Amino acid sequence: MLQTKTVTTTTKTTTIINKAESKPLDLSVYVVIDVSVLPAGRDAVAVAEQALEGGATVIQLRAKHLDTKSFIELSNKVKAVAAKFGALFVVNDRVDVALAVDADGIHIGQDDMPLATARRLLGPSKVIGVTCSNTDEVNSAVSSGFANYLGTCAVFPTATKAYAPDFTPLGATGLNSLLQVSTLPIVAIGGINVENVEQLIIESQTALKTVAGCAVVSAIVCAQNPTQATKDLAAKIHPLLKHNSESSIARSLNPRPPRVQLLVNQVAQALSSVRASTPLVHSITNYVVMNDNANVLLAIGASPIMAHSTKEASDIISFCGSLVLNIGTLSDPWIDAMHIAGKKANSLGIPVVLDPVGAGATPLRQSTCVDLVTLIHTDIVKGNAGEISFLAGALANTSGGVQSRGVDSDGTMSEPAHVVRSLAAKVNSAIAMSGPVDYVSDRVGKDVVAVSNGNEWLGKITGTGCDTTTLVAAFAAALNAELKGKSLSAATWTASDDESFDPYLIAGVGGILCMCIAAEQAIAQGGIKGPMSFKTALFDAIANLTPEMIQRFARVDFV
Ligand SMILES: Cc1ncc(COP(=O)(O)OP(=O)(O)O)c(N)n1
Ligand SMILES: Cc1ncsc1CCOP(=O)(O)O
Repeated sequence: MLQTKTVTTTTKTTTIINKAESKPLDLSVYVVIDVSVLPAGRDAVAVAEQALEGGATVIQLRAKHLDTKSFIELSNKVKAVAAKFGALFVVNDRVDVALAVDADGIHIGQDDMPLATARRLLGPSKVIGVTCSNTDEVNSAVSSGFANYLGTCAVFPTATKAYAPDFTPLGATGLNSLLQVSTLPIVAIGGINVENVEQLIIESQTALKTVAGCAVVSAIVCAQNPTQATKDLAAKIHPLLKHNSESSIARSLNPRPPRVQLLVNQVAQALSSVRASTPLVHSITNYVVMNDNANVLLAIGASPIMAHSTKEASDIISFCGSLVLNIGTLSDPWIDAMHIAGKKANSLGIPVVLDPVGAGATPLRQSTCVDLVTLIHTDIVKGNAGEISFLAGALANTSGGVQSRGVDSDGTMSEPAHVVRSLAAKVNSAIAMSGPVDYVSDRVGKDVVAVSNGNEWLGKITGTGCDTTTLVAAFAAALNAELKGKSLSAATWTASDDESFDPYLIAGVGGILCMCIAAEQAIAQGGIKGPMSFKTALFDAIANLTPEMIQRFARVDFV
């Protein structure tokens, strides 16, 4: 019997709203009312209102030289008109003023109040924008988890903000570099007007991302007719903001909690390690998926080797980075080879990843996977809910056994986190369980991560579950090698440190995220006519995955 596996996942839609304020975060037409730029006789509140009538989605009040009392008074008035139009009201620089008037948010620069302090003072529901002029500043703002969006230094020459004489505006190319690395929305600013805005948006966009909006001061504040000027600008901006995915905007509204962000950072870093180290993965796997597994390993940046003979299983694993044991198409000699390679891997500290394909289906599969987890040490077990449930149940009779909760007809189980956590502790292996949501436990059952990326198309072609297992093994090999390079070992990880995740938890989450995000990308690129065009697009998407895409698209949570 040929057994193949699928990862069943669902696409989820997210409503893009700022939950605390029930207000959409639309940064597209961002008007900065700078009181020092206002032409004589013009009133800041009136200009704000005119810009809002023209379609401004955000009003920022910038008043560098206003005393605190006047700034607060003016802010209260501008906030009231912005509220009338359902627009966001943001204060420039002054967290005290934002707090005093209960503004929707704040925009700060690198020399203003530190981002972490601003977030602590403003709380989780306020919008925080931070100016970033280079990719280091972008990475720092993104990884802090405290910012909702990013502003830029001037993209074009401007007289509105003073810069040092040697300052060079970012231009579309510089903006593109920021967009490449940012997982947060970016608003461009500086010298933007109705003449140059389209070219800026088009020339700066990446394959995946466009600016979230354009911010202007003089082009609106000094315009003869601010309402018409805003309308004209909005008409140019809106049709071009097509690449901004829902997930990135939703993420910006809901920055990841710091520990989740830390995990995502480490997974993204681990993908870089896979690419840099090209780990060799030895797979004793099933006939159905051999070729695909090998190609998936190449696509992620690893190298495949497949050897089933008992006569070479031990020699081969000796120079590999990890071992996959996949019981999909068993034969007696293959089982022997699995034990030989597994024992040798254990003796050399090489991670072993078990895929108990169809675990409970026949007595042969039942005894094989139970023997494998008991007679050799597996570092990671990756299976679907039925397989993990079988293993948990089979081991329930042994001391400290796990009560399996059973699998529902839709392939889910009622207490997935409990099952992976307890099985992990029982067999001292990380457990990665695929399903509508994937669950991954570390080896002691302390951290359990739910991954909700993916697409139902993964279930429409054969072998994506086994492919995911090989990706997990590539991550395990790269992480283990990296630790060995530091005279450490994945095997000796302890759960005592909150900052350090089990490397095999990272491997499990990494492999699953790569497969699931690649599936989302394959679908998002369009042109899928059926299973085979999906498969082609999926393999291409795996090859094109970047650490930044993991940062941007990962939907993970501790449970
Ligand atoms: C949307 C937006 N982007 C960038 C800035 C610039 O902010 P900052 O670097 O703090 O400089 P000042 O505005 O304080 O001179 C901004 N205000 N808005
Ligand atoms: C506040 C700010 N930050 C970078 S450039 C700038 C001023 C933009 O003003 P303008 O739209 O008049 O060029």
